[in-house]
Amino acid sequence: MYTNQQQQQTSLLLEESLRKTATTKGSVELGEFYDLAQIDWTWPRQKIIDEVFKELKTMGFFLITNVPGYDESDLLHWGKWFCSLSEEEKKKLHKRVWNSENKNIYRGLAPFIDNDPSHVEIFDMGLPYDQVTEEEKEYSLHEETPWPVEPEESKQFREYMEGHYNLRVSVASELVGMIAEGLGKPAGFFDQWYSHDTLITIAQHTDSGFVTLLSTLGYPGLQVLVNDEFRSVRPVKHAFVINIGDMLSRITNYILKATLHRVIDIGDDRYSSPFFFEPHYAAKIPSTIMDKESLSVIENDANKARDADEVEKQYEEMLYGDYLIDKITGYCLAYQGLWKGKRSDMLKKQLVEQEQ
Ligand SMILES: O=C(O)CCC(=O)C(=O)O
Ligand SMILES: [Fe+2]
Repeated sequence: MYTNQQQQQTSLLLEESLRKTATTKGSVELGEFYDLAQIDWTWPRQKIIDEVFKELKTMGFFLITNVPGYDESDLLHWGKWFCSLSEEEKKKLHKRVWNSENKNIYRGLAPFIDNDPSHVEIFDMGLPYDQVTEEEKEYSLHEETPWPVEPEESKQFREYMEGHYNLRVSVASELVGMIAEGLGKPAGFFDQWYSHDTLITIAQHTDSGFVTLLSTLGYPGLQVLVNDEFRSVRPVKHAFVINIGDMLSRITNYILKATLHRVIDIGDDRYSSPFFFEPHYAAKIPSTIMDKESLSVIENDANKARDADEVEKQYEEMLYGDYLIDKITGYCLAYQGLWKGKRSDMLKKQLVEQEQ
């Protein structure tokens, strides 16, 4: 029995900038305006997808209009507020390359630089730091955004920027889902690369062995891969959830499926109890058990099966325990020292028995 409490979250490498490009030599001729296509965010989803694809295949730029909660004038207000901070305040926010007293390398303020080809002042903020996992705090691309503290309104500035950042995250996530769908993939196709609301408590895997009998004790959270998409399994009380492991799949030439699954954080402690029905250590498992007879019994699927010869070449006969240890070792290299001796003992014993 175990309970999943730990959270394995990957933190997004997002960035939002506030920029001010200062004028240098006065006005230039803008020429005739080009009108980008406008896609209204309140349109029906399918219409948005169709229009997004039309534009992405031709122009490659388009506008999204009517995003609920987006008011440009607030962003401009806070942009101007920020850029008019005193030089003294700004220096506290400079990236380290501009102010050696500061720790921040990647987030914070890049000031105007004389004679630089770009004439721009940039304030970069990252994912609010409390959303970055402890593990990922080690990565150099994650660091705390330095925020102004002194002047009045600093707190509101930060609140506004963090709220606005979340708005952009939600629009961008929705858009990426639509792009996936338009490409004929499930809407959640990119979720694993982006999503920070799906917290994984047991990472995706196939089970190792033969047959698993799982009790989910009425809790949701188990997700299985259906058509490239992880789908939540409806919990059914007093039922065992059954799936098979890699080994049974392999010796049936993959006609029987060992399906990827995972457990997501349900926002509360979760109890479950898997039971792995494994053969004994010294069971000799052949590369395949699919002879002509077995194939003909399930012949509807036989043509989908991998060629038995190929499987024969790929895998050797194995002791079940050795196989399992190999698989566990893949998860946890620390086991290596522990099993080497045992494994060769078992093999030796088997060989001696065979020769007798
Ligand atoms: O806790 C669950 O519902 C599933 C656990 C699982 O997949 C496993 O331990 O192999
Ligand atoms: Fe599992």
